[in-house]
Amino acid sequence: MMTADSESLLSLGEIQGRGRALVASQPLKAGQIVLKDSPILVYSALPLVRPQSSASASYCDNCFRTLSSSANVTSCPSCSHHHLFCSPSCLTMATAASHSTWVCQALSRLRDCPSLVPQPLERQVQARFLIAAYNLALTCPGHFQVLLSLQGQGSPSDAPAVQFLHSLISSICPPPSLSLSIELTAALLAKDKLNAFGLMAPISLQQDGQRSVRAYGIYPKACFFNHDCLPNACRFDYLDSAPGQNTDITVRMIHDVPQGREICLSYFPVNLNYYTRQKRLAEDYGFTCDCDRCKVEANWSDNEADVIDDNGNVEKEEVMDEDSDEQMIASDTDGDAGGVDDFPHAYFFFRYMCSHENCWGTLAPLPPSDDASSKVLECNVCGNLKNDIDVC
Ligand SMILES: C[S@@+](CC[C@H](N)C(=O)[O-])C[C@H]1O[C@@H](n2cnc3c(N)ncnc32)[C@H](O)[C@@H]1O
Repeated sequence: MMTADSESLLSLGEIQGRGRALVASQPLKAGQIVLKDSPILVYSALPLVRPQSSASASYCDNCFRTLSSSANVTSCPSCSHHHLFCSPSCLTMATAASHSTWVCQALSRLRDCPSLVPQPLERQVQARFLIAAYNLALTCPGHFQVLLSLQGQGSPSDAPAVQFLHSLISSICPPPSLSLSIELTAALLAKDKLNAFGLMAPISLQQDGQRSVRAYGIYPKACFFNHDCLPNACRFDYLDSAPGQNTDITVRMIHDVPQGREICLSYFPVNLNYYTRQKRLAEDYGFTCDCDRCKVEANWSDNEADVIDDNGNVEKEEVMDEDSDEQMIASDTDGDAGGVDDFPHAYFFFRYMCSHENCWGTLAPLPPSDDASSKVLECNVCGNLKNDIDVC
């Protein structure tokens, strides 16, 4: 049953086999902003233990904006160069919340912990997440309850990471007045895995045109978007925009959709092939995708094309190739192929996939003005702006 939110363009509902879902509560236009969401939790994507030779982070540890040379950069009085802030007010905000005395001590102890040093980046970032999540329980219990209400239960394959991180934190930096259990640690890590959005370092800083993830955020409304391999909306972030809302994410429609249609994002770049998409969705998100695109591509011949790497190992090919394009066009012209509806399959790639080399971002029109759709499309990865082309 749908629970309509009259002030919103989207309603939260429950769809069998997909859990909670966001559905258009009125017809939506290409480029229309359907959601702006502020995070309940943001944490750095940098390794916790960094080589001594590496420079300190170049962004503010509170707002995650780039530290410019003209900024009034201030460091944490306790952990000095490890945590920098773009202004005294960001330091004040951080010490009251995300960089409380306990967080500062916990991160310092973890950095000095010999067993964390050899751990992969993923484990170190998970440690950062757990410290941020336990701190949320202490500083903002309401937001912690929201975090606990998100999808994610933990699975046996995550057990070694859960065990390692739980023992580490319980022994060297237990949060005050919070009883830790391994079940809580497992649930939190599962919620992070299923629901965190990566916030990208600003485009202007990337010499090679590639953007890396600077931080991860948990968003209380955006976490309800389900996945589709041909999404009808995509999300944008602008970390270096004016402070205050720079960690907000914006979700814009890629094309028009009618009332009642589910609004979906793609959880990864749209160029991945069927096999790779299904593998990622099963391993990382615990479901099998049966979207219209998957129904068509399940029958393609090159889904499990093998690639021999430089070491002679056989790997699965990850991205779609030119043959895939041809099969896609064939599928689209075949009226019965896999239940493709009124939004043709090949057309999506032609019109809405960024053509910049190795970008694979998704394009959405800029917001419409005076009800007229914009003819300019923006890439949500490299920021490239492209003039729309009329396709009949
Ligand atoms: C970020 S949450 C999305 C909201 C979620 N449905 C809920 O009830 O909170 C991601 C989870 O939603 C479910 N999901 C997302 N897309 C799906 C799809 N296309 N088909 C089935 N389940 C999906 C999976 O359980 C996935 O791990």
